[in-house]
Amino acid sequence: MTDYKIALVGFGGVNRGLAQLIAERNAQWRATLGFGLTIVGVTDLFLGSVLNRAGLDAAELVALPAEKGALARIAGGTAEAFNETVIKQSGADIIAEATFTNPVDGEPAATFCRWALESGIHVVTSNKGPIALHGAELKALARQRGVAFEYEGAVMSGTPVIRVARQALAGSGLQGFEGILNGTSNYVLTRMKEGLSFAEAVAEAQQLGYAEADPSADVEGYDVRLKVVILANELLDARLKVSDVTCSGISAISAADIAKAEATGQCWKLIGAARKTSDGSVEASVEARLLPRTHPLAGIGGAINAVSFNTELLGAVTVSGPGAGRVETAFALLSDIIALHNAGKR
Ligand SMILES: NC(=O)c1ccc[n+]([C@@H]2O[C@H](COP(=O)([O-])OP(=O)(O)OC[C@H]3O[C@@H](n4cnc5c(N)ncnc54)[C@H](O)[C@@H]3O)[C@@H](O)[C@H]2O)c1
Ligand SMILES: N[C@@H](CCO)C(=O)O
Repeated sequence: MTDYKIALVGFGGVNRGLAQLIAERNAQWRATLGFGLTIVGVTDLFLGSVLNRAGLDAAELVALPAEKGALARIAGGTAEAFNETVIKQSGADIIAEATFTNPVDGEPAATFCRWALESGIHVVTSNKGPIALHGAELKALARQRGVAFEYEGAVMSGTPVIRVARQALAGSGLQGFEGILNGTSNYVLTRMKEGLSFAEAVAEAQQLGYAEADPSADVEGYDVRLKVVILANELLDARLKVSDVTCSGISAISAADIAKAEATGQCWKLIGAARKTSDGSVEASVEARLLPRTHPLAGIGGAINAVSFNTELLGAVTVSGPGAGRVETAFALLSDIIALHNAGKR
């Protein structure tokens, strides 16, 4: 039986969700997945940090209030976030990195990933910044150190997309994709159709744990732009930079625009897309599009996401499921750990 020691970097919605799953399901995972998880460190800019190589009580961590310095209440804890110490000295086999996504330079999360990989520690992350902005470097570092760098939750949360497309669609002749890749903006458009104002709908999405720390990343398309870069580079062999993707969001769409679309049998959706062109390059965009109600993506409501892959052998293959959420994204981290565990078995 394998028992992985795991340290949680960032203890907001997603990593708290993972701690909750560990508290509730570790015994079941030991029986069904062949491994268990022991939390040996937690660090968070707001909450502080704690490290215990013998293992921390996951339920006690989950019960902590979201108050400044709260980790000081755990035996051995402190109100300061000793990120580097927790990453390098907790004895962790795996770092679960879930700090905020920085769409400009991916930092400091990219540095957290680098510290772990350089130390021979596996990294699982739901953070889009390090992958979209430093993916090639971090993947090479992981290969060089013989450890895993997994990031399924960076696109469509717990709904499997990256591994499915990379593995199950290999050889299908993938030419491009288009999708609804941001839960918050899709939730906002759905709720505005139901009568809420833009601000009310954004506030609800924040309350439900879907939105980024700065929700303008969701509604202005920046979050989708990172996801388009990740998918295009991963699946279409592109070398896109964030600045290569044209980008606009949904903030200019008014309640009147939504009502007018509705009256004409259409609906607004924020669409991220990329496709191979005839000269072999890849072009990509993020924009609000008016879709006919019969379009396959028109019926995707709330925080659900969907991506339709355009393949030569199968035509369109569409995957849909939760695109945001604390436990949903924590599940993505678990799926990354399952992947690295299974890879180690081969
Ligand atoms: N919530 C979702 O639905 C979802 C889905 C997919 C991906 N993600 C991504 O997962 C990550 C975590 O999301 P979340 O919802 O838990 O966010 P969150 O805002 O709830 O939590 C992030 C935590 O990171 C901490 N933090 C910020 N900077 C830090 C630093 N320098 N050092 C240590 N801690 C730091 C914050 O104090 C906060 O507690 C983000 O990158 C987000 O984009 C979230
Ligand atoms: N804020 C993001 C989280 C998932 O990446 C969304 O709403 O889709």
